[in-house]
Amino acid sequence: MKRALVSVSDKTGLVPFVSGLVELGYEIISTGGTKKALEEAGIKTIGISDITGFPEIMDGRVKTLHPSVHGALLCVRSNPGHVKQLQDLNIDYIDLVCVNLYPFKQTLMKHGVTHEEIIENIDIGGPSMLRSASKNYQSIPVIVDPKDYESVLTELREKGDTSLSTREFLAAKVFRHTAAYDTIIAQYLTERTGEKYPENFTMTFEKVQDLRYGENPHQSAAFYKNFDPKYSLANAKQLHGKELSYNNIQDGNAAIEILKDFEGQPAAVGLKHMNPCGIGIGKTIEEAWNKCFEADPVSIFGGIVAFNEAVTMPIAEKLSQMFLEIVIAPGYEREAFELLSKKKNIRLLELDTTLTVHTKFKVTNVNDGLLVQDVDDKKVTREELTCVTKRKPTEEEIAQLLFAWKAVKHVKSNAIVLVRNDMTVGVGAGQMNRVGAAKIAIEQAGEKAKGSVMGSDAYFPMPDTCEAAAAAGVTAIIQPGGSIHDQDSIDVCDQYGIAMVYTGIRHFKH
Ligand SMILES: NC(=O)c1ncn([C@@H]2O[C@H](COP(=O)(O)O)[C@@H](O)[C@H]2O)c1NC=O
Repeated sequence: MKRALVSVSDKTGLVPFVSGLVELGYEIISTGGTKKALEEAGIKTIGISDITGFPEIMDGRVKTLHPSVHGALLCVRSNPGHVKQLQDLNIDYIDLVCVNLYPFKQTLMKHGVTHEEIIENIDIGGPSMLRSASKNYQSIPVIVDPKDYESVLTELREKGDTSLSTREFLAAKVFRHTAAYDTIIAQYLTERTGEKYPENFTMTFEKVQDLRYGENPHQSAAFYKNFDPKYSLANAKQLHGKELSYNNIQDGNAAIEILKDFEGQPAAVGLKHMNPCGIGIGKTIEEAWNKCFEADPVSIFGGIVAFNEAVTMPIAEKLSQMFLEIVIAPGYEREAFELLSKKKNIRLLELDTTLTVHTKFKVTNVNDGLLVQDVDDKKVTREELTCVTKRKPTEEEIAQLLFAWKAVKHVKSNAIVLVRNDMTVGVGAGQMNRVGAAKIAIEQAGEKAKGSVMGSDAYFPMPDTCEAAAAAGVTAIIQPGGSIHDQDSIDVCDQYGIAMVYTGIRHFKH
């Protein structure tokens, strides 16, 4: 008679699955809680203690950790020596394993959970059984995911056994599962010990969806998320529209990262190809949107718009007349949603902007490697600004300079932004020289460059950017400072009455 070992914390689908096994003639071995659940459903099982000859001890810390279990799971059935040892020790084969683990991740996410409770939810016996049986996948099917119950049962019913390829598929899934499980435990403990860049950098992500394609149609792609995403695209709820694409996700993420820096006031962000094409703030979200749109009414076509307040009807009326890929907001007024959702091609996302931001690392891959750094969340206050020119900025200029500083952080380097009246009026992104970025920003701003302020993500190596700014009518500049040629730029500013402040930090974004 074949024997199945069943020990599960998540009892979803357990009874129908095990009933199916019983119908197929399996004898069921199970641990305490699993046994109870099965017996309540009228399924008779053999208790694990009858196999091990030991009681479950230490509140379940030790129940299946026994050679009678692991010998049965690890025995290579084509190895006469293994088989003889098993026979000599009176151990019978176990032919199928169904195990899922203590809910470590769910426990970690529980509000007010204690360290002791978290530790108690580290499963030891479960992963051991999963690993032993999966190592022996030549002989044993191992089911860790209740989603696989149905297909395994079907295969057993139709073919009398699982195929080697099914068992290999299941074993691979087990090792991914236990690796992810251990990664979360390791992350939790590593965080407690405060080690920032340990000798191994392990992360785990869960699949959200396969994507139709990657950055280009000939690239395949999928989207994965952190197990507990917060204020992030990975946590956004899609309320309407077709599936997000790879580029949508990248751009949506970039838009949300900008919003985070404009917390505390109504803000709207327009974004194209990872760079903001417009950022606006206002007393109301409508005012913020009007500024965001006015910032660059051309580039927003086919772009993404993100708001930090609910989309209202006046905004929806304007959005509905445009071609946009995505709208992201913490909510939508009912009629606004009704109007926008009439558009088949627009994607409407709802984002919880109240959840604590917990992202600590910024990870970028290079070929065969990974770069890990702190998230660039350094804020600069007006008190930290150093004025280096004869003319000091006015109060209004300081407000606009701080806006420009927040905005330029999110523009690809070399980056220059021009800001006037609480909105970006010119964005020069991703240029190989700084004055090139300035020229683009100035040209885009046109007449609006007059009376604007300029933000630069890094220092001016030469005075040419200040000269361009002066010619365009820029009145004040914010930049990190620190070039050996700083004085040349200061001289140009003094010559034209421009006020220039240093932040002392830079915001490269490559
Ligand atoms: N300690 C052990 O020997 C052990 N063996 C199995 N478990 C786990 O116990 C859980 C099932 O327990 P129960 O059947 O009592 O509800 C499963 O998640 C299984 O992975 C164990 N628990 C933790 O390590």
